[in-house]
Amino acid sequence: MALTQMALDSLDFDATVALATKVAPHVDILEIGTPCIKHNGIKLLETLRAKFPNNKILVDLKTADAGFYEAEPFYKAGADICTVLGTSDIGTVKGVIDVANKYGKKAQVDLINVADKKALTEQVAKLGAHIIGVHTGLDQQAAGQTPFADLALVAGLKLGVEISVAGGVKASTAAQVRDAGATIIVAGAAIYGAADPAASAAEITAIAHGGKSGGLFGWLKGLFS
Ligand SMILES: O=C(CO)[C@H](O)[C@H](O)COP(=O)(O)O
Repeated sequence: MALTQMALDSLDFDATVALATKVAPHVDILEIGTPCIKHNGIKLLETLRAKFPNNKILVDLKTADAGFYEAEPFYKAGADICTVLGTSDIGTVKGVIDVANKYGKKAQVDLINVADKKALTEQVAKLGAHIIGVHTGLDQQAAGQTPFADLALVAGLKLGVEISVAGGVKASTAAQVRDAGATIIVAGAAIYGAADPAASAAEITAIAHGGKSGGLFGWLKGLFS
């Protein structure tokens, strides 16, 4: 069993709210993606928080410095999870963990571009990170990379922290990600690029919550996607 997270990666405020409205009933967590939060700011978080009280909200700040100071307004405005780059100074990571704890929320450490993922994961888990983000970014996906090997490495450490996985996950790979130890399955393009985003979100959530990989139809679709 894993939770699902839909990454809202548009720059357009109204289009983001409209897509969230379609998808929110079918996912556990709404993610305001990094370009989206940079472009639209905290007002978008406030809008989504008010409209979707039943979803958790992750703000993908990818904080690189001033962890406590940068993340605090977002927790105050209703974020449940904020992200901090694992490549940043350990004091920055600690700042986001500390402010998450202050508000009873969670901090996620993003492993994107971290060279020694094992060492960093062990270090930040000890520091109290709530979620480890195994993440193959959009530019890395364009170069053909996937998150599966990193997921196996992090899950194999058995540190008892939540593990989020992002990087081109779709219905045909969601069961693999779930069974490899992810507790949060992130999907962006697979949902917003689908002809029917709500149906795509529902399909991925059914798999994340323990269903089979979409049955024969899902398997056939996976072959051609
Ligand atoms: O954080 C991100 C990019 O940095 C994306 O939101 C994340 O990778 C999920 O999107 P997709 O499923 O399209 O890879």
